[in-house]
Amino acid sequence: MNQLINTLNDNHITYTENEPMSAHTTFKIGGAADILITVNHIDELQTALGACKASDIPVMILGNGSNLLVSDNGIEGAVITLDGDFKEITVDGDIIISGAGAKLSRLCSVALENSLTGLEFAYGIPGSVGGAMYMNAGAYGGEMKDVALSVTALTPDGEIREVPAEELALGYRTSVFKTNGDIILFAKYKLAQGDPVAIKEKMDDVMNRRKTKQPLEYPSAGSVFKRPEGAFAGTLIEQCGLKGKTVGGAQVSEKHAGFIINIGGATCDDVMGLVKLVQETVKAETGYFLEREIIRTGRE
Ligand SMILES: Cc1cc2nc3c(=O)[nH]c(=O)nc-3n(C[C@H](O)[C@H](O)[C@H](O)COP(=O)(O)OP(=O)(O)OC[C@H]3O[C@@H](n4cnc5c(N)ncnc54)[C@H](O)[C@@H]3O)c2cc1C
Ligand SMILES: NC(=O)C1=CN([C@@H]2O[C@H](COP(=O)(O)OP(=O)(O)OC[C@H]3O[C@@H](n4cnc5c(N)ncnc54)[C@H](OP(=O)(O)O)[C@@H]3O)[C@@H](O)[C@H]2O)C=CC1
Ligand SMILES: C=C(O[C@H]1[C@H](O)[C@@H](CO)O[C@H](OP(=O)(O)OP(=O)(O)OC[C@H]2O[C@@H](n3ccc(=O)[nH]c3=O)[C@H](O)[C@@H]2O)[C@@H]1NC(C)=O)C(=O)O
Repeated sequence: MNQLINTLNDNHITYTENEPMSAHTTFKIGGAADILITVNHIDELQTALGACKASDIPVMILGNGSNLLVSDNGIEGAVITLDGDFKEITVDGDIIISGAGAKLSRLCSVALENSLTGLEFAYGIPGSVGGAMYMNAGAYGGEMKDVALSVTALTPDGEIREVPAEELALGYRTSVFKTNGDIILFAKYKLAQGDPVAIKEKMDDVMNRRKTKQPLEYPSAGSVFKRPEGAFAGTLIEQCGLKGKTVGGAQVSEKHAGFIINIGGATCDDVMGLVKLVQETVKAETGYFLEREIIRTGRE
C-alpha cells in the first residue's frame, strides 16, 4: 500500500485511507475501504490503476453507491471514484455525451435544458451514468438501452475504446460490464428534439410516481430483486405477508415490498439475512425464486 500511496502523492491524486463506505452508499451501510481514490481525468485514473496493479491491490469502481450493499468488514484494496472530467456533460445537436461520474438526474436536466426528449424515465434514478450503463438502469417504461449510442471504456489491458451500444449486451438489469472488467469513462446518448413543457411534465410525473410508491424517506438500494418472469416481486412479497418484516435494522418496506430499507443501524448481514428470509418464504409459498439485483460487495 505504501508504494501506491507514494505514487498517488507524487501525482497529487486525492485519496483517503480506511474510508467508511457507509458514507458513500444510499443504504448507508458498509465498513471501510482500505483506500478511496478520486481521479479527475484519464491520466490520473491510469496512474492509479498502474500503481494498484504493481502492488497487486484489487480495484473496484464506485458510482453513486445506489445499488450497492457493502460488507460490514469493508472492501479490501482500492475503491476508485470518477470526478472532474468524468462529470462533464456536453450536447451536440440531438446527442449528449456524458462522463461516467455525472449523476443521472443532472443528465436528465441537461436534456431538458436542450429540449431533448428520451431520458425522462431516468429522472429520479439516484445513480451515476457509469452505474446506469453497468446495470442498464430503467424505470417507467424506459431503460438506458433505449437511448444509448455508445460507451467509451478503459479495458483491463489499458486500451481506451468506444463500443457501440449494440455490443454492450444491455438487458434487464445487466450489461457486458458485469463480466468484462471494463471501466466506463463516457457514454453517448441519441435523443430527439421535443417540447420542453412536455418533457418537464413527464419528468415531474415519474418523480411523483416515485415519491408516491417508493420509500425514499429511508436509506435503501432501490428494488432488491429482479422481476421474475410474469410476476412482480413486490406483489409476491406482499402476498406472503412480509411487509414490515425486520432483521435487525433492515425492514421490508411497508410502502413498497420490493424495497428493503435501513430503519436505523442496519448492517450488511441484517440485509442479507432478510434477503434470504424473503427468498425462502416467497419460494416456499409461491414457487417463484426472487433473484437479488442489488450488488453485495466487499469482504466476507
Ligand atoms: C431509492 C432508489 C431508487 C432506485 N430506482 C431505480 C430505478 O427506478 N431503476 C433502476 O434501474 N435502478 C434504480 N435504483 C438502483 C440504482 O440507482 C441503479 O442501479 C443505478 O444504476 C446504480 O448506479 P450507481 O452509480 O449508484 O452505481 P453503484 O451502486 O455505485 O455501482 C453499481 C455497480 O456498477 C459498477 N460501476 C459504477 N460505475 C462504474 C463505471 N464507471 N465503470 C464500471 N463499473 C461501474 C460498480 O462497480 C458496481 O458494480 C434505485 C436506487 C435507489 C436507492
Ligand atoms: N422483468 C423484465 O424482464 C423487464 C423489466 N423491465 C424493467 O422494469 C422496470 C419498469 O419498466 P417497464 O416494465 O417497461 O414499465 P414500468 O414497470 O416502469 O411501468 C410501471 C408503471 O409505470 C407506469 N408507466 C409505464 N410507462 C410509463 C411511462 N412511459 N411514463 C410514465 N409512467 C409509465 C405504469 O403505471 P400506471 O399503470 O399506473 O400508469 C406502469 O404500471 C424498468 O426498470 C425496466 O428495466 C422492463 C422490461 C422487462
Ligand atoms: C427501483 C428500481 O427500479 C424499479 C422501477 O423504479 C419501477 C418503476 O418503473 O419498476 C420496477 O419496480 P417494480 O417491479 O416494483 O415496479 P412497480 O411499478 O413499482 O410495481 C410493480 C407492481 O407491483 C405491485 N406492488 C408493488 C409493491 C408492493 O408492495 N405491492 C405490490 O403489489 C405494484 O402495484 C405494481 O402493480 C423496477 N425494479 C425492477 C427490479 O425492475 C430498481 O431497479 O432499483
